[in-house]
This record gives sequence, C-alpha cells and structure tokens, in this order.
Amino acid sequence: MNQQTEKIQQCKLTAIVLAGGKSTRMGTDKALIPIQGVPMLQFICRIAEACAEKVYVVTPWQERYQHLLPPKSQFIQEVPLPGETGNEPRTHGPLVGFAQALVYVETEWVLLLACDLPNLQLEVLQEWAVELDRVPQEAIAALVQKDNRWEPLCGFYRRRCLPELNKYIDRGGRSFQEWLRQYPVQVLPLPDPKMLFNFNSYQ
Ligand SMILES: Nc1nc2c(ncn2[C@@H]2O[C@H](COP(=O)(O)OP(=O)(O)OP(=O)(O)O)[C@@H](O)[C@H]2O)c(=O)[nH]1
Ligand SMILES: [Mg+2]
Repeated sequence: MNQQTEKIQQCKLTAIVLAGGKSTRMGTDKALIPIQGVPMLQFICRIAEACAEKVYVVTPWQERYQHLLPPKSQFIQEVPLPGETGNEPRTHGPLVGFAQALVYVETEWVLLLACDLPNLQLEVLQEWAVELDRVPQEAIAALVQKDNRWEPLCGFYRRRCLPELNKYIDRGGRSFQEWLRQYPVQVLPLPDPKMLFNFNSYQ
C-alpha cells in the first residue's frame, strides 16, 4: 500500500450510536423525542452518516426503532453478557453497549455518540475527524474534557482498545471514567459547550 492510500484508509471512520438507555430520569424514551422534526435517534444517525462510512446503532430493542433508521445505519443487537441466565437486566450501561458494537468495527477510529445530543453539530465532528491522523499513536481515544472528566459519549476511540476494554468489563468494570484513567487520551477542543448538552428532563 502506498503512503497516499494508507492515509485515506486511516481517515475512514465508523460511527457507533448508543440507543440502549432506559431514559429513567426523562421518563420517556429519549431516542424518540423529536428534534428538528425527527426522532432524536434519527437526527443523530443522519449526522453520523455524514461523517462516517458505516453507522451502527447498538440497542437491545431494535423493533422500537426499526422504522426510523436512515439507509446507511444498521442495528447491532445488544446481547446478555457471557454466563447470564436471562434474569439479569437486559443491558449493562453504555460501556458494555460500546464494547459489543466495537467488535464489528473495521476502521482504525470509531466515533461514539449517545443518542441524546440534541445540539450535536456535524461541522464540529468533521473538524475533529480531520485531525485524527495527528493524534499520537499511544492515545487510545480523543475526547472533550470537562471539569477533569472525559465526555465519553461524543468522541473518538481507536479500534485497538477493544481487548483492554473487554478485560476491564470482565473484571466487572462499567465506568468510562475509570477505564479511561488508565490510558493516554487526546483532548479535543470544544468551541461551544452547549453542543454536549444531553437532556434528562424537560425542566
Ligand atoms: N446500548 C446501550 N446504550 C446505553 C445503555 N445505557 C445507556 N445507553 C445510552 O447511553 C447514552 C447516555 O445514557 P444516559 O444519559 O444515562 O441515558 P439513559 O441511560 O437512557 O437514562 P437514565 O436511565 O436516566 O440513566 C444514551 O444514548 C443511552 O441510550 C446500555 O445499557 N446500552
Ligand atoms: Mg443511564
């Protein structure tokens, strides 16, 4: 592979959209709340499709969202963890959903998105994406940082973090913050903090 082709391949991106939350605080499924005239999950998938070659939506309840996925987006069924009998909760939080979808990713970088980001801006994601080939090799992710915490559900991860992520999950870990603390992460600039607003109540 010549250098030029290699560069183009590296810039290719897959997106994973998390849509397996229970919306407990909101009290109604956030993925279905209309934003700019369409259900929020569709709004997020459309933006994801504009910056990634493949978009995966990971959820345990595909039937609920079947009608609203745009053409380039496809479902990944979230499944119980190994050893579960079926009496446990159907989901284990965003970190496990992410790990189950990451198995299908073939590009070096993946864009991870929550489905409840009503102010998400395509232009900002695109500006971030073009800088990915400058991220130091040792960084496993490129994320926004706020108050000493990472914003894990709107940013980029290297596919190669999967084995380490699975080990962390096998040990019972479920926290993005705790998991990320062990690795170098590149800081992304956020021009407008409102972009990462995710809403959990109408107040
Ligand atoms: N696939 C998957 N996505 C999840 C899971 N838990 C949360 N998410 C998603 O992660 C994002 C952020 O989740 P939260 O803001 O906690 O939303 P939520 O879990 O639906 O709401 P609460 O029940 O109030 O915590 C949303 O896009 C959720 O759909 C999960 O277990 N599996
Ligand atoms: Mg939650």
